[in-house]
Order: sequence, then C-alpha cells, then structure tokens
Amino acid sequence: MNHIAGLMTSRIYLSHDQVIRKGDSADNLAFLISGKLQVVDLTEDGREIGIQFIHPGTYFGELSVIDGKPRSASVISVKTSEVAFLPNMQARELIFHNPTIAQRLMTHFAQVVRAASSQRTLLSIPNAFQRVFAQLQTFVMVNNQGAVIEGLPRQHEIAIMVNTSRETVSRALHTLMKLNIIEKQGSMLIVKQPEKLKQAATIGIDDTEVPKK
Ligand SMILES: Nc1ncnc2c1ncn2[C@@H]1O[C@@H]2COP(=O)(O)O[C@H]2[C@H]1O
Repeated sequence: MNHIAGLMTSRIYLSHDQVIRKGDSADNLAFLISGKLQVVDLTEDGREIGIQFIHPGTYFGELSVIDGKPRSASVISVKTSEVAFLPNMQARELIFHNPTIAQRLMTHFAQVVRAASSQRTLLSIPNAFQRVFAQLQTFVMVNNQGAVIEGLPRQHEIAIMVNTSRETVSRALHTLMKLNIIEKQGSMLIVKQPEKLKQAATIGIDDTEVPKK
C-alpha cells in the first residue's frame, strides 16, 4: 500500500471552494485528510440540495472512477480541508484488483444507498419545520450525558440538506429551545426531551404550545 501514498497528490481547499464539479469528467479518486466537505446537487432552478457530509478518512469521487461517467454531484468544502487525489488508473487498479478494497467499497455503497433512501423520505415531508426536526433527529447520539447532538452542522448547511432557508432552520431551533426540547451547551446540543423531538418531526408542533417570549 505504501506505493499508493507515493502516487497521491494533495491540495488545500478553503471554505466554499469546489472540490468536484457535477458533470465534469473524472480523473482521480479523492480522499479527505482533514476538514469537512459536503456533497451537493443543484436543482433545475439552481437551488442547492445537500446530500451528505464527508468526514476525514473517507474517500469520495469513486462513482465516476468506477463507471467512467461524469461526476454525479458537486463536492464543496465546508471548512478548510486537505484532500489527497489518486489518479484514475491506479484507483481503478486498487478497486478492481484488491478484494479487501472491493469489499469495503460495497459496504460503503450499502451505506450510501441507505442514507439516500432515508434522506429522500425526509425530503418528502411537506412542512419545512418538520424536515428540520427530522434532520436533527438523524444527528442524535447517546453518550454519558444522554441524547446529544455533537458537531451540529451550521444553519445554512442544514438548510441545504432539507431544502429550506437558513432563517427557517434558525426559527425551528429556537422553537425547540423555547419548548425546552433542546438546550445549547457550548458546541453541543443536549436533547432534553428526545420523545418530543421525535413527535415534532412526525406530527409537528402545535403553535399554541410555544411560549411567546
Ligand atoms: N447520494 C450520495 N451519497 C453520498 N455520496 C455521494 C452521493 N452522490 C454522490 N456522492 C459522492 O459525490 C461524488 C461526486 O463525484 P462522483 O460521481 O465521482 O462520486 C460521488 C460520490 O463520491
């Protein structure tokens, strides 16, 4: 594997830089070394839809390397990120001739298909507030403090994921705080009433319950 590292080149991207552009032809497989990226697609009328975040240690840009078709989506940098690239030929060699890599790739595809199905269901929720609540639910994990959301994406990133405005995300978060369903503690959100969050995502929130101040 060491010879692979020698074939890779790396590049730094600043926040909002485009790492991959939808429709371009592919000449490499990419690997995120540090930072954070987001896979986004554009609708016909130019709106961005966030598909998935990419975290360090993950490769991306594999679809076009495998099928030789143009890039299926764009990938943008959410914060300063370092990305390493492996040229197409070596990437294909690795994918098609190394059973361990091929197996990992299949597991990766299974995760991608599952996540894509869930996000599609989430995006079919007609109410934008409920879409935000449902998206928040997908970030919840349980640690020794109970149900928490660590590393909450920024409001505009959530907005892109659930196809709404940043203002709607902000209002939805404030509503949950007013109802004491979530509480901000530093960079973490504590989900004080997980059942209520679930309920908000599935049936919504009754406006009359929200304290005016
Ligand atoms: N639904 C998805 N879920 C996760 N990653 C995706 C999804 N669609 C596209 N991508 C990634 O975005 C990349 C865009 O370029 P590629 O099509 O080469 O490869 C793609 C994948 O790595």
